[in-house]
Amino acid sequence: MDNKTVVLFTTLSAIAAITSFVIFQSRKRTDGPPVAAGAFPFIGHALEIAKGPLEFFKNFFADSAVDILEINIVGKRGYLVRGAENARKIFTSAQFNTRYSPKEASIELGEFHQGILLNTDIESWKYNRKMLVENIARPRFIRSLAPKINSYLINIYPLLDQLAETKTPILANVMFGSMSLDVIVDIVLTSNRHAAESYLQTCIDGKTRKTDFLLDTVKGVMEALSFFPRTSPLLYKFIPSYFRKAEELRKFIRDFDKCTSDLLIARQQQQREANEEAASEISEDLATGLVLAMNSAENPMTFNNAVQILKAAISGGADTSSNTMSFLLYELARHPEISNEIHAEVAATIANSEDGEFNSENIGKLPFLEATILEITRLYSEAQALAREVKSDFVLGDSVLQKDSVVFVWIQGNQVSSEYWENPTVFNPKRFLVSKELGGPLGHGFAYAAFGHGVRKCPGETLALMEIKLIMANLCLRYDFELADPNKPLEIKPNLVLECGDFNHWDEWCSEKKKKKRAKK
Ligand code: HEM
Repeated sequence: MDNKTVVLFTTLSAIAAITSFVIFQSRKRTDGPPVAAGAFPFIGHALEIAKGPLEFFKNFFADSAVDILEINIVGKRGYLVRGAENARKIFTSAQFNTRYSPKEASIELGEFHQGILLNTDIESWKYNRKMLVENIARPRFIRSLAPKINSYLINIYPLLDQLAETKTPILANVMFGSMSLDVIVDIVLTSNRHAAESYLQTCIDGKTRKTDFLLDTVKGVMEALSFFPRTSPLLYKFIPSYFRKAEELRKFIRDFDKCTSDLLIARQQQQREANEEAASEISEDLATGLVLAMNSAENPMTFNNAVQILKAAISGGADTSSNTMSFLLYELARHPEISNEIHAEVAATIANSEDGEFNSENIGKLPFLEATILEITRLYSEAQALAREVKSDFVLGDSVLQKDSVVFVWIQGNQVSSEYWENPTVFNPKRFLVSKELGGPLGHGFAYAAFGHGVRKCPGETLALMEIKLIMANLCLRYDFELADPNKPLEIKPNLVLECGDFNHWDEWCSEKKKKKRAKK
C-alpha cells in the first residue's frame, strides 16, 4: 500500500449500524458550500457508519496526498477516490458501466433489473436508457422546450409581480420544487399542472400551502431512493421505527408506480382515439414516444419498460433541477452584482428578439448565465459521489481496485479542491467563461463532473440545462432577489441528491420603480 492509499476498515456490528443510522437521520448540514460526501447510494452509509472517524475521513480528503481511501462495510470492499486524473480513468474505462446498488434495496425500489438509475442488469439498463435518450435528448425535443416553458411562466408572472409589490417572502425551494415538477410533467406528458401557481397564490392569500399528491409522492420516492440503499435490511425488518419508515416509503413507491402506469394507459387511450392530425399534435413528448415504441411492429417496448422510463424521467428530473435553481437563487440574492450582470445579458438578448421571448436560438446566446449555472452545479453538486462497481481488478495510480468492490468518485471533493480551482469556495461564474479545452464533462476537465461522465452520465443533462436556463433567464429579466434573513445559514440536506432547505427567501422582488427603469434600458 503506497502513501497515496489509506486503508480503513470499519466493522459493521448491529449496534454500530443502529447508532450510525440515528445519527444519519438527525444530521443536517448548515454550513456554506458542501465539502463532504453524503449522497448517492452507500456513500452516506459509509460515512455515517464511520461517524466517529468522520473528521478523520474529511481530513484525509482535505489532504491532497491521499487519493484513495479503502473501506469495508458489511463485508463489501469499497474505495473513496478523489482527484481529476482518477476520475478520468474511472469514467472513461469500459468496465465501470454499473452503478452499485445493494440487491435488497433495488428490489424494494422496483429497480432490480429494471429501470435506469439503480438497474445493474446491463441489457435492460441499456435499452431503457437508449429509449429515454432518443426521446428527451433529440434536438427537436430540446427546441420544443422554449415555447412550453415560456407559456408555463406566463401564468406565474402576475403572481410574482404581486408578491414583489407587497414584498411578501416566499420559500424558493418550495416554489422551484413545484415549478420543476410542473415543467417536467409538462415536458414528458404535455399535462398542465399548476402547483407553483397554487403555492404562490397561497403566499398572496397568507394561507397554508395545500398538499400536492404528485409532489409529495416524488419526494417520498426520492427519500426511498436514499433510505433503502443506505439502511441495512436488518434494521427495517426488525426495528419498529425503521420498519414503519420502510412501510411509509413503500407506499410512495407503489403510488408512483400506479400514477405513472395510469398516465401511460391514458396516453395509450388518447393515441388510439386521436385522428392523425391530433396525434401529430401530441407527438412531441416522452409519453407519446413511449406509446409509439410500444406499438412498433418490430421489437415493441413492454408496458413495464415504458413505465420505468417515465418514472426515471420524472424522478430524475424534478428534485435535481429544483435544488439547482434554489441554490442558484440563494447565491444570486447574495451576489447582486452577478444577478445584475445576468440581467444585462438577458435584457440585451431579448431586445434583439422579434417577439420579446426566449427561443431555442437566442437562449443559446447567454454565456454568462450558462457559466453561472455551471458554477452553481460545481459548488452545490446534486450528486456528491458517484458509485460504480469494479468488475475486474483495476490499476489506479499505485493501487489496485479489487474485483467485486465498489468505487465512489468523490466529485464534490474535486469540485471544491484548491488543487483545481482558484478560491474554490467562492461563487465566481467567470471561471466557466474561459474554455480551457481540458476535455472531460462539458470541456471543463475531470475536476468538474456535476452530471457525471461516461456511459452512466446523466441522460437529462441537455434538457436540465435548457430548462434551468429558460426559467432563470426569465426570472432574472424581471426580478431582483433578496434574502429575507441574510444571517440565516443555508440549510443543506445531503439526501440522495443535495437538497436545499428553506431559506425564508427572497422577500424583496424588484420594486415597480426598478422594473420600469429596467424596462426602459
Ligand atoms: C440539474 C439537473 C441535474 C443534475 C445535476 C443531474 C445529475 C445527475 C448525475 C450526477 C447522475 C449520475 C451520473 C453518473 O453516474 O455518471 C445522473 C443520472 C441520471 N439522471 Fe440526472 N441530473 C439532472 C437532471 C436530470 C433530468 C432533467 C433527468 C431526466 C429527464 C435526469 C435523469 C437521470 C437519470 C435517468 C439518471 C441515471 C442514468 C443512468 O444510470 O444511466 N437527470 N444525473
